[in-house]
Amino acid sequence: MGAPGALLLDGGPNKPQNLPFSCSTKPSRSIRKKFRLLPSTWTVLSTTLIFGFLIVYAHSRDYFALLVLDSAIPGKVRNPAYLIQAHHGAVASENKRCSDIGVDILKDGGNAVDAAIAATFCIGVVNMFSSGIGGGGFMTVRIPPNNTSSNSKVFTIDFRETAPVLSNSSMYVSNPNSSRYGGLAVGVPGEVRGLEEAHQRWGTMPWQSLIKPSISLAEGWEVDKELGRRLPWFSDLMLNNPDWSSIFAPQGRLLKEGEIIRRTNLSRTLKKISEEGANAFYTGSIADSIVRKARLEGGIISHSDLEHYTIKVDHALEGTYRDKKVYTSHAPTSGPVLLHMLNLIEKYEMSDRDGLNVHRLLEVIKFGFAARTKVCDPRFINSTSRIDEISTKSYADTIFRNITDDRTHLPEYYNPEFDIKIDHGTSHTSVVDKNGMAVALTSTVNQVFGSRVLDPETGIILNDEMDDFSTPGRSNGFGLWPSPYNYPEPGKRPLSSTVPTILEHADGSFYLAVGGSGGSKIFSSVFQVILNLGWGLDISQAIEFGRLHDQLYPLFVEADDVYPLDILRDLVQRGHNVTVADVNRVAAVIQAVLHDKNGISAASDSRKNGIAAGY
Ligand SMILES: N[C@@H](CCC(=O)N[C@@H](CS)C(=O)NCC(=O)O)C(=O)O
Repeated sequence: MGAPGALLLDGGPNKPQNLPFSCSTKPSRSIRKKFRLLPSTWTVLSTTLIFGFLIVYAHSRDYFALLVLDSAIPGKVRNPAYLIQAHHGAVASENKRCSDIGVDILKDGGNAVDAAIAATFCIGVVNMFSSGIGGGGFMTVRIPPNNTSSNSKVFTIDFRETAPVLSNSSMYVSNPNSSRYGGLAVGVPGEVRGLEEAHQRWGTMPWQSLIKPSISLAEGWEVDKELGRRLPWFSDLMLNNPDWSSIFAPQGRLLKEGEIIRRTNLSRTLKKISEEGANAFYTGSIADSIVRKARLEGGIISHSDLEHYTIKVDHALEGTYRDKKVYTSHAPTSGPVLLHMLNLIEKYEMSDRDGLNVHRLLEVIKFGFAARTKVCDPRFINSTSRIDEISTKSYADTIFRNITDDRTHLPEYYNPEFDIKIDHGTSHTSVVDKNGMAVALTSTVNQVFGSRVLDPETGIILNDEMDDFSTPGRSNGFGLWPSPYNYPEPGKRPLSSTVPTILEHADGSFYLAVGGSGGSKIFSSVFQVILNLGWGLDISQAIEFGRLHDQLYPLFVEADDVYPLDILRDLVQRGHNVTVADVNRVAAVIQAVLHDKNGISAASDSRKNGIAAGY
């Protein structure tokens, strides 16, 4: 084995730096508390640290310390997780109300696309910190075969926000925060056009009926657990900015779980969109209001940007993983990277979750992050061959030779193309209907509560997707280092970590629709959920299991504090610096529906208090 790394249970010096408040990984309070109660453990630790450091330093210049920790991670109180089993169809969204709305649509005779659209509008109302009509996203849609002798067809819709025409590559250099907060952070929203396109192509229920439940909800509903948990994190914004306080603190204090919240202006906006279609968003009074507000807050978005916004429909990016067919989203998402990681990991048998196999999993994730630095909006490069090769088996063959079983390496080893950058409010919904039509749909306003600009007239929260572009010389809100291919240009779409993905069984029948939120942790988490299924977990267990993440920079593996400690120790022996963090911090959140010999099952991640639904 190589030189050992470090295992830190409270974040310590490896604690994630430079990540935004909204998505930073905070050490678990319960773990720190335990340390305070155990001074003798500290003494042992510090002695071990000092001796370990001296011994290890003598043997290696790559890594700093071996910190062996023999105390067990304290028992963790988790949010309840639910495995939903269904006969006909299921919807896994990050809020029970929206999963239920989706299932009601299925019961009323709507298909998976109808249900996904209705659930997505709903998420935009109740989980407005994650996504909404002021943002954008990507979806993957499986159209089942008409008969047993034909194959399914799987499509993607790219409704990602685009850079306004007045954008340029150095627009954030002098004021880096302006890519995250305020009007300049706002990309041209794509959600309404994307949902309308999906509806026009494949929907069966009237457009109005899909939005109606959200119109009513926006008139007043009870604050859910997750919104109640998050509001205090933004108390400054919610209490001191009238655009926000009128909704979230109408009596001069923050609303609490169970209290009634109203978004009456948004309800009116949704009603107009339901009556007039997407054009009502991109032209006319709603567009006027968006442009006015974004500009008032320092933005550059114009009427013409909104009017000329277009979505992109394509056949899904295809691959295979063991005996499964995989369909995922194209660049600028991280779909090609997910396929690359699956191509690499299938080269190992991976029969058990042991130290060696989990080390391999992490090495594959690190090569995945290196590949991600090569991805950008393909329409803005002369040749797409650099991106096209990432998802191929032959590219995996080349990279595979470099994976070492005895140790991990420093970032340069993985050959990333950083200029120097690294990459959070997103929501994912997965749906399957009685015919095997399936949708994986990830929509986002980027950081939690987007750009923190709320247009009071329309009730729309505007995204800060422009922060998914790179800015020369600095990392982004997710700590992702800059890629030279990902600078803003007029009409360009920023690189995304989202991977709305559908898998089929070897016989071509539907197996899994999966995706998630969590910035740079999205594709590494979807990857681990797929592997967990291979390790025999059901879909809820596969989502709930602790996760690992290593994005090359910062230099450590971030592990959920429920991850088996013996495996973390083994990783340390292979040179990984492991930092353990609260499983319920704002990180990746996965939603999935699955069909196997036991029928349909669905699960929403307990990390965001989600609950799926089925019938
Ligand atoms: N815009 C990003 C994704 C943004 C994202 O995932 N945001 C985080 C906000 S920090 C998120 O939703 N995290 C999970 C959560 O809020 O629960 C992308 O396209 O890659």
